[in-house]
Amino acid sequence: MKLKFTKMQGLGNDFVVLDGINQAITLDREQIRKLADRHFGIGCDQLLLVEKAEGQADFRYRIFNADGGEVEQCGNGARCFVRYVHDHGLTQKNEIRIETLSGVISPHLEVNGNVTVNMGKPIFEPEAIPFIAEKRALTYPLELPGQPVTISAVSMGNPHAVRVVPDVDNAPVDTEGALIESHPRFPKRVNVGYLQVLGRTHIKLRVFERGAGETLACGTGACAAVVVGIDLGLLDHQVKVSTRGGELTISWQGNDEPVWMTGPAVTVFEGEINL
Ligand SMILES: N[C@@H](CCC[C@H](N)C(=O)O)C(=O)O
Repeated sequence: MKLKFTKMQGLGNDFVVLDGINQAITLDREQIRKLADRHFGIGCDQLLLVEKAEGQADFRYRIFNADGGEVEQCGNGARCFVRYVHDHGLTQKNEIRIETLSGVISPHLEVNGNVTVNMGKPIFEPEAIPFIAEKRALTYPLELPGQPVTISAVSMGNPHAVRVVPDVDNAPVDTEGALIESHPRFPKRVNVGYLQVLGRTHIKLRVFERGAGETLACGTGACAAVVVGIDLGLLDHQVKVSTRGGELTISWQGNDEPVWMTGPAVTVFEGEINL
């Protein structure tokens, strides 16, 4: 099978984007892993599939982690998605509605090339983060080999555990992040964010992503971290998030309001690959 693809990135969180409207695509887990492999494939953190919507939305957006698992949401990918469908002539609209496994989100392409996305409201319900019975992102203990840690949990459609740390550059993102990602209390596994508060409107963030390991940035991770920071009374309603790959702006007015994310989306190259 020959596949046309586009390599994109949002703050260094990188994607292989495939047009599933103009080419027939059926990929199994192994094929996705191969495409995502940085040595034997194209290389990416996530593979994004553009499809026709089944409902009223403009498109359907499917997301696969580098390990081949399909997931509910991807924030940096949502910005790349709108850039992709626009640049490839699949729509003329600057604002589109896209179906994801966790509902409809609406990205908006700005005149300066940045993209703003209404990411929907954060979810604190126990169904989203199964072991948490309360509706707030308060702090919970989690048993890990060696020592318990405290986490706050929130879903942005996909599950996130957030740790507030004093020095994110020296946080054990790879080691502890991997243990929390596959902790038995998260049966669907979890993305793990390490948040350092630099001020009421500025945080530094690193994320160990479920199914991909540490990435240079995670859009839903940034939303989750800011929601947790606001909920814990540490942050104002609009926050600059510095990641290893660059900066995002996240805002949330609280309660049932949606979370807004603004940041860049960039095409790196296009190509064709034999699978
Ligand atoms: N990089 C993404 C999140 C991708 C999915 C995540 N790894 C998961 O498993 O939920 C983002 O920018 O949000």
